[in-house]
Amino acid sequence: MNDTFSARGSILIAGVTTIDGSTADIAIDETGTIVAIGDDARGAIDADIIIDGSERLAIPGLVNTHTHAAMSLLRGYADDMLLQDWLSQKIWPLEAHLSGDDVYAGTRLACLEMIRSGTVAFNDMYFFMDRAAAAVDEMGLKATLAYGFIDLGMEDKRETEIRATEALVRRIASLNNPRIRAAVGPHSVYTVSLAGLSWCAGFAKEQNIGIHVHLSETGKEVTDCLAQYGKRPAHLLDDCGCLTTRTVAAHCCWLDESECRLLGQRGVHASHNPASNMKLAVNRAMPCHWLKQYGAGLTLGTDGCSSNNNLDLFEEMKFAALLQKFAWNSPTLLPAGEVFTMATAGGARALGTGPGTLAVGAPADIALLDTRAVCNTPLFHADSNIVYACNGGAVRTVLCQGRILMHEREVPGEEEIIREAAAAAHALVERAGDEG
Ligand SMILES: O=c1[nH]cnc2c1ncn2[C@@H]1O[C@H](CO)[C@@H](O)[C@H]1O
Ligand SMILES: [Zn+2]
Repeated sequence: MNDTFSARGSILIAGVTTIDGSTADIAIDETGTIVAIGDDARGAIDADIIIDGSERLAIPGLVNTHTHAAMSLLRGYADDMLLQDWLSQKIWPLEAHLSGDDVYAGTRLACLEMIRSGTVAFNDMYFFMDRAAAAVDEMGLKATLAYGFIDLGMEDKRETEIRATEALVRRIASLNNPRIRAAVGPHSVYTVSLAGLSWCAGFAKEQNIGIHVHLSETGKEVTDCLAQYGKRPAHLLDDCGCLTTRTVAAHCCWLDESECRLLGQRGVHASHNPASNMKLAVNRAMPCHWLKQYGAGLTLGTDGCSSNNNLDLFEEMKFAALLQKFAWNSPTLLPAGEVFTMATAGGARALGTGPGTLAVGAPADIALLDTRAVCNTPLFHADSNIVYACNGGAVRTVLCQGRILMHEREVPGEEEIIREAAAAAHALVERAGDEG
């Protein structure tokens, strides 16, 4: 088994079921690229590793477009609260005691959880992101990492945030790891000044990197923004240059139709986070139908583990489909195939990790599900089983860029990762002098 994880050779996945119900061989070369699918795949490479695909369903690895990975340490620390109280009374005071070691331990735990539930790439916003990068580098996923820029309207704080953002971008460039990218992370219109937002947009443009921002999560965010600036949050972000094809906007719950049109015009990718939205009772669901109508990108995220409380995108797909139907009062909204596309191709396009499909020339970012699992029986329409019946526990094997990260539910080093994260979480809460 150790050979399976350390090997960097070519891989043949033999006789695997695909989403359309057919059986195929998938050939992956040493660079981690899919070079053939189908009858000719066996001859396309001289495989170093052969994975038995019988009783397995191959899907593109899932993409989580909004999370705060290291918040896995805060799982269950503060639940059942209003967003503003939750942040200001519980989360921010605890985060004031965070160390780089905590972020490293928490991000490793998050990566482990994502691998175990079929996620291969994620869009992260947090602190000590150089340590998050080290964790991602080791764990083998793809990630876009942003420092959470929060200036609270203070000029000296803005300077600190600018330096931190620049330092992270330099650090990630120096890693020279094509799986890890930097983005700029203005937290939101209620935590960042106009000058801060404009600086973020300008720097992201100059560096040609992404922008990761929270947008219109609560009704209060909209009313406060209207009171302070006389315009709605999306229009304010646009004035500052933050709405681009490189932008991922998380939540988007309270957008009105004109804001959805604006996001479509700017080619923004919206990240739907239904579990977090329901848990924090933000009281409105992202208007997926308007965003789709106006051509914005549709993607899926979990948000951090403190508002979800896990990183399982299978659960998130189901929540998304159900919430859209319930909130907008139509059972035909967001059918299984569409939500599956959000979690795969939509996310991959937003983060630039590939097409997010199993195709020749695409990176081998693949999850293999157990076709004999209860949730896959019977298997009439694979997308229906995936979205409505399964959770991440159905995933057996995960490849990212052709590297095997989990095989038959074994991830190397997982006991140590869990032990260290548990210790870091308890020590953090103790340091903060609050038993939660
Ligand atoms: O749902 C949310 N809304 C707003 N902020 C959040 C949410 N979840 C986490 N954070 C906060 O965003 C910052 C990331 O850099 C952190 O302070 C994190 O606690
Ligand atoms: Zn968030």
